[in-house]
Amino acid sequence: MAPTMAVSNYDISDFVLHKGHGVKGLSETGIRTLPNQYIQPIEERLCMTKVVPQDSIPIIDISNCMEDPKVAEAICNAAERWGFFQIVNHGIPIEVLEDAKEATRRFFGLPAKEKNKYSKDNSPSNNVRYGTSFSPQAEKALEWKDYLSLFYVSDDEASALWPAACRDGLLEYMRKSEAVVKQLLKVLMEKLNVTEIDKSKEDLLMGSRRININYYPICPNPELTVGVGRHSDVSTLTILLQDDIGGLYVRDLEDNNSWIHVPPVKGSIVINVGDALQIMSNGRYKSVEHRVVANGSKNRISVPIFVNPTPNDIIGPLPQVLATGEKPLYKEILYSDYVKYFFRKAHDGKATVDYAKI
Ligand SMILES: COc1cc(/C=C/C(=O)SCCNC(=O)CCNC(=O)[C@H](O)C(C)(C)COP(=O)(O)OP(=O)(O)OC[C@H]2O[C@@H](n3cnc4c(N)ncnc43)[C@H](O)[C@@H]2OP(=O)(O)O)ccc1O
Ligand SMILES: O=C(O)CCC(=O)C(=O)O
Ligand SMILES: [Fe+2]
Repeated sequence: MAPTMAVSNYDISDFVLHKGHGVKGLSETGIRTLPNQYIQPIEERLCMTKVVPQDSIPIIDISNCMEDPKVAEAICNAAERWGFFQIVNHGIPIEVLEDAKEATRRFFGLPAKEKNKYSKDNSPSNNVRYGTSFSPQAEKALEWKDYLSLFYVSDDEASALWPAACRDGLLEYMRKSEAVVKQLLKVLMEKLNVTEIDKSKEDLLMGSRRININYYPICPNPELTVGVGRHSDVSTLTILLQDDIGGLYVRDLEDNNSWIHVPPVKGSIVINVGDALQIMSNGRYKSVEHRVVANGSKNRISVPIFVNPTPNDIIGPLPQVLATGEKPLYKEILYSDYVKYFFRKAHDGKATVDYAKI
């Protein structure tokens, strides 16, 4: 049954959450009024008077990032000042980016019954999960977003478990982004006096990867809800591909009350520092709050790759950072405990990183 304005809240939850239609299915019924479950408290909606249109996160041409110290400097400065930047001339072919977006549209274009085979209750593996909002059990108000989250273990596991509709395009995007991730981490680590990235350091920085695909359908009352609420990522670095719609906003660290739009730039990739890197750098690189608004006239997709420590790593400020006598700001913590803490609550700004503070 397709929900109408007359159906109860229970029916909407059943349709969206349990039957797997997601907010995409709800949007496609032509629903004209936002259901109550999606109405966010006023303080969680983005008020456009808080957006500074003349400001922008840096756009960095990284074609010479290993040779030109000015490029390395720009990357490190952006990670300290903004926690976010966009990269161009990164070497990932444009067709690979287009194929990843096409793969995303193909998956969300499947019938609800097919997508629901990957829901938390039905998925053959914890590593493959289709869902909606962020953490519906814990949230007072739901978010206007559907997602598929894929934890990468191996190509063989992906072949066996990831949905065929999107698997190949997403795997290729992951493969092609690996060299970029390594370059960025090398540059960021050198500034922290970490000059050698051996196998155990590489695992600590990028030993696990998760690729999410996000779908934000047209929303009947976009000003009353959010696509994604205020949060910082729990990753080391996030590599985000967005389409040409826009809607991602980043908190301005120098004016805590202001938000800055991340405009779509053709062929570019958005990079942001995650909590794990903020903790390892003892607060030098910033994992900055960001959020996505809902859109009243266009569907939007995005494809973040979360580059993480391995779940069984202990993360804490790196010894090279503390060698100068700097006081540690964060305790040592098992990374999977950190991530579980993040997933078990609603989006709540920077509260996850506060959990690791001394
Ligand atoms: C979805 O919308 C989002 C997502 C994000 C994500 C931002 C990131 O930075 S993701 C990068 C996270 N890092 C990793 O995945 C690498 C480390 N991984 C691990 O430590 C583990 O794989 C694990 C994530 C802790 C899961 O371990 P497992 O033993 O399988 O534990 P579970 O009991 O299954 O899960 C624990 C808890 O988390 C919930 N959960 C698990 N996976 C997801 C997921 N992909 N999406 C949402 N929630 C997930 C799970 O339901 C469990 O909670 P319960 O309450 O059900 O017990 C940013 C913004 C977004 O809007
Ligand atoms: O869709 C976007 O632009 C950002 C999504 C996001 O912040 C996330 O998935 O962690
Ligand atoms: Fe995020």
